[in-house]
Amino acid sequence: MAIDCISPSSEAKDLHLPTKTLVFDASVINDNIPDQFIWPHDERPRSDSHLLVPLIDLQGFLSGDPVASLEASRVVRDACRKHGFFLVSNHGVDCRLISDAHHCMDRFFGLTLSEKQRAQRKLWESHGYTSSFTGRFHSKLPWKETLSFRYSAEEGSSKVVEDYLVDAMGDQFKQSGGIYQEYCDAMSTLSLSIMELLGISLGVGRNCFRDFFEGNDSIMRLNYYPPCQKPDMTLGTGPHCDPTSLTILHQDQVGGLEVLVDDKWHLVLPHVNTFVVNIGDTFMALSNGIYKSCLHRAVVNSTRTRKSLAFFLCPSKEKLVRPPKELMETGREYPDFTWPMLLEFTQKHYRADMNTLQAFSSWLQQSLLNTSTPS
Ligand SMILES: C=C1C[C@]23C[C@@]1(O)CC[C@H]2[C@]1(C)CCC[C@@](C)(C(=O)O)[C@H]1[C@@H]3C(=O)O
Ligand SMILES: O=C(O)CCC(=O)C(=O)O
Ligand SMILES: [Fe+2]
Repeated sequence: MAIDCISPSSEAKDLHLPTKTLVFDASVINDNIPDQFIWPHDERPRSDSHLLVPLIDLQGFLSGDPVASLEASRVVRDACRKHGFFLVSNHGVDCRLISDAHHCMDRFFGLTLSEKQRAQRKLWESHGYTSSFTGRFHSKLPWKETLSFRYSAEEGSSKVVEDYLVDAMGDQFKQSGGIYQEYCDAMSTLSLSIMELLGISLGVGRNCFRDFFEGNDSIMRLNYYPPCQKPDMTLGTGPHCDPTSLTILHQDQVGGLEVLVDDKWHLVLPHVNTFVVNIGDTFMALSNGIYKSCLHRAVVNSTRTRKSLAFFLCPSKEKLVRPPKELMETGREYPDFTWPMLLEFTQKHYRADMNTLQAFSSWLQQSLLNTSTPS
């Protein structure tokens, strides 16, 4: 398929103007923050209040209690129809594993730049280390460093995470690799349970989406936000909807995640041993637009480093993203696609924002028209 036919938005143009010389070292550039990190006035942080994100205690659902399951699915349904964000507690993930995963982040991001660059992300790839995307975007740079890697729930892929970290960073990262492998396995298991809940809540049965994501090919991302001397002019992660299917985020106690609801930015307060779950664009398409993928961002602060661990659930490569027929009785919101098509769109043509799914759908439909019209 031709992918160079997108009519470029300002963000898409931005993708092709990298700043090669800028090096992100917060301890050095904090004294004189380069313009590329300063966000336009109307996009700067100014949070209005805290969002009362519904908290779902998963214990009853996970142990098969029908009354608790029905109640949980009602709360999920209301949250996902409105903004797509909810919190989960008693999720079955060992709190020791969560704190180990945070400690391993300190270990990785505490290395020197050249050591971290052993895992350097290549320009069009979605895994590896990057410091504020200085080689990918030329403006509105995020004040963060990230390390992303692929996770696969396919049989025979039980060590992809561990192998990736050891290959990139050497044997001293074997222990961290094992911890992130275990963490991703736990996230995959939790996301399949949440998929059951989403299926029940949409009236398509508990196995519909669970089966769809069984062999998921997902992305794990470690977000590291150093303190910033101008937190009111910069952003850790700019406003976007996740293009992926479901995000399970663990933020540390510093806080900084914000969600746009009713045209206002709301801080999502951190809770110990609780995950923030949100619907991404791919699930919004799978639910035929019934469940919302909502705009969010991460702000930074002037005193404390902030960390978050994001597991982005994605379908395996060959799966066609098409809603179950029960959800299409009154028509279709989005065309069929596969996850690699949307991923490529966000890596090569479009910087993920609040319009990614709409821009992608129009681009896909246009490409289909172009290929079906004889020249
Ligand atoms: C598929 C993806 C693209 C981004 C990472 C992710 O795995 C899910 C969310 C996307 C992102 C976080 C949205 C904000 C802009 C972005 C560039 C970032 O700040 O990290 C996005 C990621 C990306 O690498 O394109
Ligand atoms: O760090 C956070 O709280 C949010 C990060 C995020 O939205 C993302 O990585 O997609
Ligand atoms: Fe996100």
